[in-house]
Amino acid sequence: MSFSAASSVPAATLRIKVCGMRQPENIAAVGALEPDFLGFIFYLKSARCVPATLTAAQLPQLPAGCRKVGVFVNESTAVIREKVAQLGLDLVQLHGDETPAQCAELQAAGIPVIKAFAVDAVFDFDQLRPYVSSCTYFLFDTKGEQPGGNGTAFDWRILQGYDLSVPYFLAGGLELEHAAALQQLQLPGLYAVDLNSRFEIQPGIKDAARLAPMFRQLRS
Ligand SMILES: O=C(O)c1ccccc1NCC(=O)[C@H](O)[C@H](O)COP(=O)(O)O
Repeated sequence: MSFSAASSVPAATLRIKVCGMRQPENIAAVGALEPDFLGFIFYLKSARCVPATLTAAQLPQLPAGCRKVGVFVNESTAVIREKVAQLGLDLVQLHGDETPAQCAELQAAGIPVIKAFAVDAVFDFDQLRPYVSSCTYFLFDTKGEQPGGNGTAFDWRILQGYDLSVPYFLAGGLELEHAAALQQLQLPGLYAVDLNSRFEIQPGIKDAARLAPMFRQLRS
């Protein structure tokens, strides 16, 4: 699929998140590229799920400014808070049917929330309105069989009509061949891009050599 650019936020400000990290040496290799966010998945059905034994002490030193995001699917606030404390997570990303009330509860506890939404051709942005006051960011991912990590892109043109105040991450099957289009992309509210399965050696292990040219191009 190819995409063309539209209007507004300068692409040079695009932040980069790499999601689905689970192994300390690999985290260090990707960290060396200075991502803005690294994602850690706490969803048992994902092949990228963080091992239960991983502790904060095992995590390598990350560059200043790189924030750790915990990814959850329909998890209780208590469990999310426990994982945030255990691994020193900076934000959480919610990929299930979490309510605005749960997002507000987490934000009130000092945990910034990225609420993810699965987008298809008939996605209705009005459903986001109740979340506006309780989320720091939104994340738009491709609707698929899994709650995330489906590896397919959606038609970004649907975002041209986005008119809410919450900045968002663009996700879903992003890969090196999208770099030029992403770098030019100007969409209202676009804050960051999210890279995952298209940059993997195996689920949960990223290919830093393939991520490097993506970072270079996005930041050029
Ligand atoms: O990646 C997963 O396995 C996953 C499973 C369940 C919930 C969320 C998950 N990933 C969250 C992400 O932020 C991914 O980067 C996003 O879904 C895009 O993934 P991909 O389509 O593979 O680029």
